Amino acid sequence: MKYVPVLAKRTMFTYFIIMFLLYLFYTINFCVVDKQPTLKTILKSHISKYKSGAFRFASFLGFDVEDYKYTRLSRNAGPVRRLPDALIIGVKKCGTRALLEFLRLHPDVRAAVSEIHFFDKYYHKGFEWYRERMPLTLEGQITMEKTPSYWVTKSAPKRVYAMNPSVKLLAVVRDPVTRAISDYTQSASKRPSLAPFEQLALSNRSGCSAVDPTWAPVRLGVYARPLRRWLRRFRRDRLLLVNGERLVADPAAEMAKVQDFLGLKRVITEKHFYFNSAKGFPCLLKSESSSSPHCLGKTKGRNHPRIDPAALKRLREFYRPLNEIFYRLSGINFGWP
Ligand SMILES: Nc1ncnc2c1ncn2[C@@H]1O[C@H](COP(=O)(O)OS(=O)(=O)O)[C@@H](OP(=O)(O)O)[C@H]1O
Repeated sequence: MKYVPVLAKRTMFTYFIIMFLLYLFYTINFCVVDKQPTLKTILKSHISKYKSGAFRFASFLGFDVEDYKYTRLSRNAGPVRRLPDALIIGVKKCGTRALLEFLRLHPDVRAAVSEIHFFDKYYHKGFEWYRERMPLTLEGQITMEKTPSYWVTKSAPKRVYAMNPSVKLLAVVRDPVTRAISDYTQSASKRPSLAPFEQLALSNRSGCSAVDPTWAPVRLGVYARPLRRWLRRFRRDRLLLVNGERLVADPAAEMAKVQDFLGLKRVITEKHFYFNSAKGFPCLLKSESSSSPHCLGKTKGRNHPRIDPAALKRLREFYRPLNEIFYRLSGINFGWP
């Protein structure tokens, strides 16, 4: 409406504002006189109805209202705490911390710093308790949390589903033999008197040593069982299985898959990583909190003890058929030896 003279535009807009104020006065009067208990609600709905009308009318007269609307919007949409949109549910010692730290580089991802353990330990505290532990996010940002024990918590799939049936799930998996050694190394670092790995992983039954499937570090590597449980609740396309070996060998490529899965723009690329030969792992050129190169802490990427090759062979034989079941169920051949 560029042909409406500026003066006429102003007058018409002023009339409109006066009429709007009269209407507002009438509404307040009506509510107060009739002692309506819903004064706030009525006002709110009327104001928002006429606010959008006012915007349309002002732009019809040629006023540029978009800037004003945007400023109002960004001022209104302050950061809030939300329940997670995506969860890293496991698997313990497969690279879950690395995945979360890498994801933190993305401007559209905000994640809880520590493991919350809501769906395994603190479910009785309720969703409000959980929400309060989440980081502040802006509209459009993804809220995330990682607790690897969710993977093996029997009640977790049902509970997560109750929170949000369309939540996105991520699970990092790696060769179960390396995973077991990593798990053992962590326990041994806390208890130096712990028996050797071979002794704990293999039990001597009727004179010959066999893998002890009940020992937690061995049991946790049987991935098919928990996967079946999660797939009973969630569609396969709701769960991304991140390749733990690829996350070390080619973090950028693995992170591209993760970003696609989460519906994020591919912001995290090879430019973010460098290989730290002293640590033997990829590190970040800058992290969310610092602009200098940064590796994961000392508890990630520990030196593993040397394991007797005969014990390794037994473990590989033990896992081979179980891995096949996992490959079939997941639809991915991870090619573990
Ligand atoms: N970039 C990078 N830096 C360091 N470590 C890395 C990295 N990527 C994957 N990993 C592997 O992550 C293993 C630890 O796994 P998690 O983070 O899932 O452990 S935990 O369950 O949270 O305790 C850890 O296991 P260990 O090598 O036994 O320490 C690593 O092998």
